[in-house]
Amino acid sequence: MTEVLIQRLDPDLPLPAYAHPGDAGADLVATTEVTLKPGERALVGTGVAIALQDGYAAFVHPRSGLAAKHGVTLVNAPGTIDAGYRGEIKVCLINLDPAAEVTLHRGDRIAQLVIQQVEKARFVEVESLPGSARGNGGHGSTGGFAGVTR
Ligand SMILES: O=c1ccn([C@H]2C[C@H](O)[C@@H](COP(=O)(O)OP(=O)(O)OP(=O)(O)O)O2)c(=O)[nH]1
Ligand SMILES: [Mg+2]
Repeated sequence: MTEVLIQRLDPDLPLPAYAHPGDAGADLVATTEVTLKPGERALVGTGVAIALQDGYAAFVHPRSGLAAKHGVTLVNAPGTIDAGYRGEIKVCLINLDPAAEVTLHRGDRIAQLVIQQVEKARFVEVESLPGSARGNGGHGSTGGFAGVTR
């Protein structure tokens, strides 16, 4: 377990919390009420700012319950919180439901924060890359999409 310095920007709202001991994501709450029409998006505050150690990043992930029940997800999933970022963590919500608008209230859990160690790369330019079993195959090269027959 790593310690993360956190600043509460909205004293009446809870800090991010893990719902269960084994959870990867700590739930983030909304600072404001927001109503999203179908297809609409909004940037919503969470009332917290963090300072991660170098070598770490935090990722803002959608909540599967909001996605499955209401079609609400994140435009930029997962959002990347850089170790050097000291501003409020914000969540770019979008309503992908084709028909129903949705209202999220202040204090509702709208996303979850996953803290991870990350590698920095030193990019080494080469004329050609070493071979591999996959080679250039991608974007469905292995076939077999469920329900699709051609
Ligand atoms: O879901 C997100 C994604 C990002 N951020 C904050 C933290 C992050 O460190 C900063 C920049 O994010 P990113 O690099 O993804 O955005 P950008 O469009 O490249 O902006 P910038 O030019 O500021 O890097 O914005 C959030 O609060 N929520
Ligand atoms: Mg950036």
